[in-house]
Amino acid sequence: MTPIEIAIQRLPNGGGLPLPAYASDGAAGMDVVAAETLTIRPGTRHAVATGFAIAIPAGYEVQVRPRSGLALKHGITCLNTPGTIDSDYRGEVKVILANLGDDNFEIRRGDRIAQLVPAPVQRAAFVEIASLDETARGAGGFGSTGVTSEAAEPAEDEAEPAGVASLSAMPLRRPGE
Ligand SMILES: O=c1ccn([C@H]2C[C@H](O)[C@@H](COP(=O)(O)OP(=O)(O)OP(=O)(O)O)O2)c(=O)[nH]1
Repeated sequence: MTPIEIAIQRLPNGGGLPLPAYASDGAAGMDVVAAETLTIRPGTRHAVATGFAIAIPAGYEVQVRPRSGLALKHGITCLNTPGTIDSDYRGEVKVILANLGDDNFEIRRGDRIAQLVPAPVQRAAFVEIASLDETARGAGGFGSTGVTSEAAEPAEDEAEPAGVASLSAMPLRRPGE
């Protein structure tokens, strides 16, 4: 697939930093580095400077996504993931990092903090009508199809063989609970 071209302008605070780039031939995201040095305390967030601005072609956006290594090892995520860079935005791209971990997270200028994924944008126009067509789901949502009651237990012949664990029977806990 031919890559789209995105104009990029290095800002004064971005001097000497690498521009966003793919780390491998098959990488979906371009790694982006921090243009500032700071500490994000547990439970806090910061819009981290990147030192560049971009002009995305009309019909596209750029998504700002977290890096899985930072998420898993340190609880660092993009709070608004995926962040949306609009094609008409000309300000500095920022990465809104949140520290969901238990320790201070130190960011040094030049550290890779997130990844950028360009994507086509499908726009829509709402058409207001008095009532919507009916469906089997109707207004059911937010877990309405989950197994929560005895009535939803599988019949005898559908039950798992003895000794085989069922995921629905396992208490799922988050670490620390
Ligand atoms: O992670 C992000 C998200 C957004 N932006 C910039 C680019 C984007 O085009 C602009 C607005 O983002 P968004 O539309 O998500 O924010 P909003 O809260 O709706 O603000 P606005 O009223 O300015 O659109 O902020 C970033 O630099 N990083």
